[in-house]
Amino acid sequence: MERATVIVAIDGPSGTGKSSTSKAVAAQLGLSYLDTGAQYRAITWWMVNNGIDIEDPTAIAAVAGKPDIVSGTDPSGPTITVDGTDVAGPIRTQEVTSRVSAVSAVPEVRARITELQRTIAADAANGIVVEGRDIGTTVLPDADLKIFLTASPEARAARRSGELKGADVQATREALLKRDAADSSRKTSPLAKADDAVEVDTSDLTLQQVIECVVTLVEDKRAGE
Ligand SMILES: Nc1ncnc2c1ncn2[C@@H]1O[C@H](COP(=O)(O)OP(=O)(O)O)[C@@H](O)[C@H]1O
Ligand SMILES: Nc1ccn([C@@H]2O[C@H](COP(=O)(O)OP(=O)(O)O)[C@@H](O)[C@H]2O)c(=O)n1
Repeated sequence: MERATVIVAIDGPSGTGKSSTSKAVAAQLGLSYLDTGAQYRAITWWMVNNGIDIEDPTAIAAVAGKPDIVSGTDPSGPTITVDGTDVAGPIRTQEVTSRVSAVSAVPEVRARITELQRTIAADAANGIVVEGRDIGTTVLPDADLKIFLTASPEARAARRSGELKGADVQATREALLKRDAADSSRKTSPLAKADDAVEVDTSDLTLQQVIECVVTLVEDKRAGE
């Protein structure tokens, strides 16, 4: 039987499991996958690379339309390029991570990236899992299913410092909380749970349990519950 497309929005702070969960759910259900954080990281990478003053929102706004950002949405091998250059590695550096909140707070940047995200979601033939900070509230308010992932700062810091090969857990925790505060307090589409999102606290769940929980929620939706 032909299945209708399904749009899933997964939001939450850093280290709650958005990327790993979204990728696995999309792969399991045959959906596309979009990492919107990678897009904000990519535009930040371009700003840094082009010597734009990150402290100057007017300077950022003036060039927000310049970089050509392309996302590959296959969950088994997502890609991200800027003006044809593969930036999957460079967008994860500390330099970009520490600047991304400032760049993504600029309204012109958000307008540009939001438009890209809506086009990608509309073009996904089987549906898509889109993960970020403002997907359920702003980018795709009509998503079929909205999930808001949370976890304790301790769990998130332990996960992230594990990834960064033994980085100091305390310093990682401070950096995460600082970025959460910036992302939650900005004026334009801050990090927030949509009123109709299902909140899942992943602190004491394994990744596999979170994936199963979200897959079940999608299947219930598809079954018309
Ligand atoms: N429920 C979980 N339990 C333990 N580790 C997890 C869990 N979910 C994700 N992780 C791990 O935590 C790290 C951050 O996950 P990620 O999916 O990148 O989070 P986010 O996209 O929200 O920043 C990854 O190394 C991932 O494997
Ligand atoms: N929808 C989104 C996604 C990310 N972002 C910004 O991009 C940054 C990086 O997002 P990310 O998802 O890659 O962050 P991590 O979970 O990898 O730490 C966030 O801290 C936000 O500043 C945003 O503003 N809106």
